[in-house]
Amino acid sequence: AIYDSIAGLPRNQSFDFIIVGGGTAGNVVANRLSENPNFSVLVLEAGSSPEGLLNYTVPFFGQFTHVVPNPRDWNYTTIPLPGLNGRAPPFPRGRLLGGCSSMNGMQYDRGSKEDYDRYARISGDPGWGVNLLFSTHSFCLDNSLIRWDALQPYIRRNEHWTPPVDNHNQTGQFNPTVHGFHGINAVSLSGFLFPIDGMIQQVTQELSDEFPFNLDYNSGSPLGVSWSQATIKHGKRSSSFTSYLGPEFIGRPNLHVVLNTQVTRIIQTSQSPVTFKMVEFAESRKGATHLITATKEVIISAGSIETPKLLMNAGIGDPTVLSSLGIKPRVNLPDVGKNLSVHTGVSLGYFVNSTDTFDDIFRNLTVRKILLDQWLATDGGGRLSASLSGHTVFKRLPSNSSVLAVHADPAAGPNSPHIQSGAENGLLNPLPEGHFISVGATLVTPTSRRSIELNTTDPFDNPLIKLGCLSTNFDIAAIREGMKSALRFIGAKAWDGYVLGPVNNITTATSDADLEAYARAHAAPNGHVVGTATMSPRGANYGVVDPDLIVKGVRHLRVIDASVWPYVPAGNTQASVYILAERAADLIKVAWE
Ligand SMILES: Cc1cc2nc3c(=O)[nH]c(=O)nc-3n(C[C@H](O)[C@H](O)[C@H](O)COP(=O)(O)OP(=O)(O)OC[C@H]3O[C@@H](n4cnc5c(N)ncnc54)[C@H](O)[C@@H]3O)c2cc1C
Repeated sequence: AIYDSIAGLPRNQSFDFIIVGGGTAGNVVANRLSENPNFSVLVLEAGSSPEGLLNYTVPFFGQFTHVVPNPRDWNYTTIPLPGLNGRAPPFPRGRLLGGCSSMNGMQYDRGSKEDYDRYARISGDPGWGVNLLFSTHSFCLDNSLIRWDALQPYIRRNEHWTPPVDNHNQTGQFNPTVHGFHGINAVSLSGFLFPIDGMIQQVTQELSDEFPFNLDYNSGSPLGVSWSQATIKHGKRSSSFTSYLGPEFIGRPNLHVVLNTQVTRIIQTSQSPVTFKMVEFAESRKGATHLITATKEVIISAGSIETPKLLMNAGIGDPTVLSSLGIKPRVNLPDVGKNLSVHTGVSLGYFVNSTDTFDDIFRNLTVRKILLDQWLATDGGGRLSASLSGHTVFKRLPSNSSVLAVHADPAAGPNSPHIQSGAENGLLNPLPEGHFISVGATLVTPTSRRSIELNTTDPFDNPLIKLGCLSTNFDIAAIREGMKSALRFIGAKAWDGYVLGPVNNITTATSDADLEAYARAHAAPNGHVVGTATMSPRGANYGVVDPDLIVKGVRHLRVIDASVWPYVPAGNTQASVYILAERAADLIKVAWE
């Protein structure tokens, strides 16, 4: 059941597993653990439910959920970012049931096979849970042991491939052999064919060397131009809330989800062995605090920003830093909050010779209402059934690129992209007058690393969010090359007569210095942030969790969310989090069943 507050929870009940955060990962774990009727599961979620709210249901309206401040968001602002000219962009993150999966852009891409192979290599665990005693970063595994193939069952358990709402013929738009048709979370092609989709397909023929068509970016080899896939079910958002806590699951008598309840501290329950099985929680800063102890495990699934905050407030982190804040150090793990890695993207606008664009939806309430009426009348149909982009481009810097001549290649392997891009029915900020589309360049192999740090020890205060965005020479050089590639894409003849000219005076004649200046002035971090509680080999003296995701040196405390990935995958992160959580739930079952 789902309770709006702690008052609804049945009294005197004990729970085997307490999950902190009913977000993307947390709800997967809650679902899988409660499959076992002998396990009782409690999820504590700080935010409320998005049930029935159009902005969290109508795919296109997801754009409006990113406007902060908003009561279903954590309303973070980053600290001024040196790589972005000292700007401090707002940094939206879902504070609601389903977490970021309830408000994200819904793009579903898994990253490359090589991303997962790298996770296996650097965690020293080909199977996350085959407890191999590797202790160095440089240890290389035999290729045959590597993870992408072994992760396929978890990918398929997550994914429920769903026909697009307009039921268009999907032949040639995806590869069914790489998808799951019986999983829990809906994934589909866009339910709406965009006017620009045909021109993008033409670009793949005209400039096939640089922008070849790739039938399916989720095959493990994402390079090229593919039709985009999204977590959308018949024109409605599919989140970890609507799927993993769907009606067929939420009635389980052993599954309890409490909303509007923030875990304020994780509490040590034994010194030897070091054990953390208790959580403190409250409904508001001034509300009463309560304590509850798990009989088996506490699982932190609070996401890449709040998870390190919870760990540090529990005394798990760098002892010097914790002491300086007045927190008693309990577990010496200096990497808590460090190693933060995030994608950074920049958009270029192009005026077009058409009124059939999406910009009016943002500025014209009448247009919005007509489309919403259509969506309601068709139960999820029409333009609002889609997110922004029909296609996605994944691109490597060329092997002879001057950037790779002077910088080590940070990609997970030779078949992994550095840049994600494509033409979108865009959203530019500020919104220009007129009709436009946008092309973008997002750096998906950032080398910048920064951190989450405590600002105060009040659990209701936001932490200091320090993002690396474009603060290394590689990152700025790579995004500049990504912008040039985007300019070549939009310069194709396929756009003749449609694209009128740039919104921001950026053209192929723009100098490197001016491209860099534009990126620093306009780029922004996106929500793909990982690394603040990284996994490392068992026994390693760095990292935060072991490959089975148990906090190092601690019993009964696991972290299962995006924070454990040591590198950000070369693609949007939600699919990787679903995969991670599916596998992690299995590890827990194996440990306790
Ligand atoms: C604006 C935006 C757009 C994005 N677009 C895409 C996209 O198109 N495609 C894609 O693949 N990825 C996208 N992402 C990224 C993706 O959604 C995330 O990487 C992923 O959902 C993170 O999952 P998680 O489980 O780690 O954290 P979350 O989903 O954030 O879950 C954490 C949950 O824990 C709760 N919580 C935190 N602290 C506490 C506490 N102390 N007590 C109780 N509850 C707590 C939070 O409220 C939240 O519900 C986007 C992210 C954002 C922010």
